[in-house]
Amino acid sequence: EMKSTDVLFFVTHFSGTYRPLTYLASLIRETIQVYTHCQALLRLIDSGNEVCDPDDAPANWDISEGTIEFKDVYFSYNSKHPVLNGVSFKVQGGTTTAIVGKTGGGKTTITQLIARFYDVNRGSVTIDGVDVRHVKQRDLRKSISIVPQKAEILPTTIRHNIQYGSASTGMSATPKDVHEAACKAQIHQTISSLPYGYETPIHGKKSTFSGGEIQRINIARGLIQPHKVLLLDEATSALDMITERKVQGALKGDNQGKTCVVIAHRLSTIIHADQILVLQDGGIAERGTFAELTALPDGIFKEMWDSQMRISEGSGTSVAPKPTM
Ligand SMILES: Nc1ncnc2c1ncn2[C@@H]1O[C@H](COP(=O)(O)OP(=O)(O)OP(=O)(O)O)[C@@H](O)[C@H]1O
Repeated sequence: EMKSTDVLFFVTHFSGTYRPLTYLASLIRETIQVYTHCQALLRLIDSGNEVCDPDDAPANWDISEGTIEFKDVYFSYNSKHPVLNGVSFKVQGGTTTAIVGKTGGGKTTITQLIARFYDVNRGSVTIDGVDVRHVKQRDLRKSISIVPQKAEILPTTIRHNIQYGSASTGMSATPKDVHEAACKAQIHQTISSLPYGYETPIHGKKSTFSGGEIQRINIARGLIQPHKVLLLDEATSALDMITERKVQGALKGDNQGKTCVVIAHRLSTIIHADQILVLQDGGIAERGTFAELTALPDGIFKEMWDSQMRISEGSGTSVAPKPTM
């Protein structure tokens, strides 16, 4: 039987330990964040990246319209294997361009050249008429949001994983920003149903989150700041078709005024793109809208589309919403 003095003793000591314990928890979280940033920094240093800022780069350059242009671009990671052989195209600011083609054809490489993770061997990549080699990498990347094919998950909470997307802008996103981005990425409901909600930790490879959930957290990270240019590299490939359409719808609503470059294998997701580029043998073999490309007899895109339709009919799933063009 407990006496009142025992209760008083318990309450006093419990409140004395509670505060330090919560402090310890936040300290552990911060330490994990520092560790993650250090790992990323070390990876960057190890990569031996030779991309350098020019001495005469303008101060605080910013993307205005977001018009991207590739002019006769040649690129290879090593001299033995050319990836792009004279690629030229223009993405008007505020429009969406989709890039399709065989695996290993150079689609991701194009997005990496836009963000200048590598320099072209010949030709140029410009944004708003300015060569990306002539501006500071920090200025370039603060206006570009990349949602990569392989979702990078940090071993910290869901909130920090989404918030991290604002790091390049130098401004920390608010809880409201995190919430809004998660809603657009169709992951808010799933997060809210978890006992610890946004504070749920994600444990890297041992994560219990599905590939589709991780991908949506990744998309939320990409959407957290109003970047002018959005590069989506197979960003929704692990989602089921219904969720994918919802995410695409939210992206479309969110994309007003943004320049989007979308890489997609599932062609039903790019029906509404302003322009589709078909990459083959290091060059652009076909370009046009979905309607134009599917109207080309013996076209590469038409063949890709027909074969995806056949597979989906065979499996009894509806592959595409009807194009409204
Ligand atoms: N960092 C790298 N170092 C060397 N070669 C690379 C590197 N990244 C990609 N490659 C090679 O460059 C070529 C183009 O790769 P890229 O990832 O751009 O193709 P992709 O069209 O995006 O392919 P997928 O559809 O499979 O993602 C491939 O042959 C690939 O193996």
